[in-house]
Amino acid sequence: MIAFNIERPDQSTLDDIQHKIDFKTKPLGALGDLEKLAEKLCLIQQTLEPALRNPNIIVFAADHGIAESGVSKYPQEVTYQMVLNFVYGGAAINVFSRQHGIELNIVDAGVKGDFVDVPLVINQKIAQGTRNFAIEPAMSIADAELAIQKGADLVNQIAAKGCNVIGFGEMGIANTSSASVIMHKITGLPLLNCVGKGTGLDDEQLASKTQVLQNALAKHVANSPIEILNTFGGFEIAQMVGAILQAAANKMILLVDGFITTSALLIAQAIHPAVIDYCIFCHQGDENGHKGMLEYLNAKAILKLNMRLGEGSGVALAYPIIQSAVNFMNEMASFESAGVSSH
Ligand SMILES: Cc1cc2ncn([C@H]3O[C@H](COP(=O)(O)O)[C@@H](O)[C@H]3O)c2cc1C
Ligand SMILES: O=C(O)c1cccnc1
Repeated sequence: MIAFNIERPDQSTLDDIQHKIDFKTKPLGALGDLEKLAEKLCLIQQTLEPALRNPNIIVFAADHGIAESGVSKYPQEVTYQMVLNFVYGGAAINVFSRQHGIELNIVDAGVKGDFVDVPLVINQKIAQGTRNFAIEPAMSIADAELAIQKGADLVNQIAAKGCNVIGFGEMGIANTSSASVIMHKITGLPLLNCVGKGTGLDDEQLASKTQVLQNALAKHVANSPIEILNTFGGFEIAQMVGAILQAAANKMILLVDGFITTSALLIAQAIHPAVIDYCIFCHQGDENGHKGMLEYLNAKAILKLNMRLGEGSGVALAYPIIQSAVNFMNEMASFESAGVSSH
């Protein structure tokens, strides 16, 4: 397993940050959660003048053997088709990232089928989808570690181009099943609190999905974060774990999306708890379980739009609000410089 050197941001600048926020020309605390956000951005960057440079989103895509067990409303081929949609610019995440000037990177982390002559797909394929974890571990530990390495390497390549704020999203039919089991294993919450309708199962299908996952859990012994990942994870989730760890090691601002991305973060923080100090939680989604994940992490999301999409959509939509937190820190007048008396 590659080693990541992740340090908690130095907290000694907190008083200066708070002072700058409090002396802005507004009633004390009047910018509410935006003030908390600005404080976190300043701590991550160890500055009173934060800046967002070359924002990027990586969408990691992969297929899942557990799809054979009928846990998704949609067929597995949709993963491949959606990757083509991403590179041709037609998906929801394309629309929202274009709107906010965010660069998109589409990664084949383990999609079933090859992208021949589609140069915009970044080829980081580990295998043609995972194995069905209802029967056997989804991947080997070696493949989980390789995936972590590939996710981390890509973040370093993007950082080398001047990016200091990076978000993660995913595409992979049946991946809410992996995310649910990961959540159950890491948080210890009952499986029923962790399983949801994903792309839109009805109640009967949800009961069947829950049974499949219950049986799969009974089949495997997996306790450490890496064992939970290799037994129940997906290649996109494993690459996100590496990407998250590397982004935190690089002291980048890390933008967290929905239920599946947060499951990767659950693994990453179980390995290195300090990653949380670099995370901005962008959206609380509608998938049963996401709220519980955020509560477990003591996190409050910027937006709650009842979406259940993934792809990094919550990241792209929250981005302008994060930019506003940066801009008020840098551009708003202060009582000190304006010569106006304060509170
Ligand atoms: C057309 C389409 C586009 C999507 N974009 C994201 N997802 C989302 O739905 C999938 C997870 O739900 P489940 O576990 O129920 O399969 C993932 O691919 C996720 O990114 C999509 C799903 C579909 C069908
Ligand atoms: O929150 C998510 O990421 C999500 C929820 C349902 C389906 N796909 C993704």
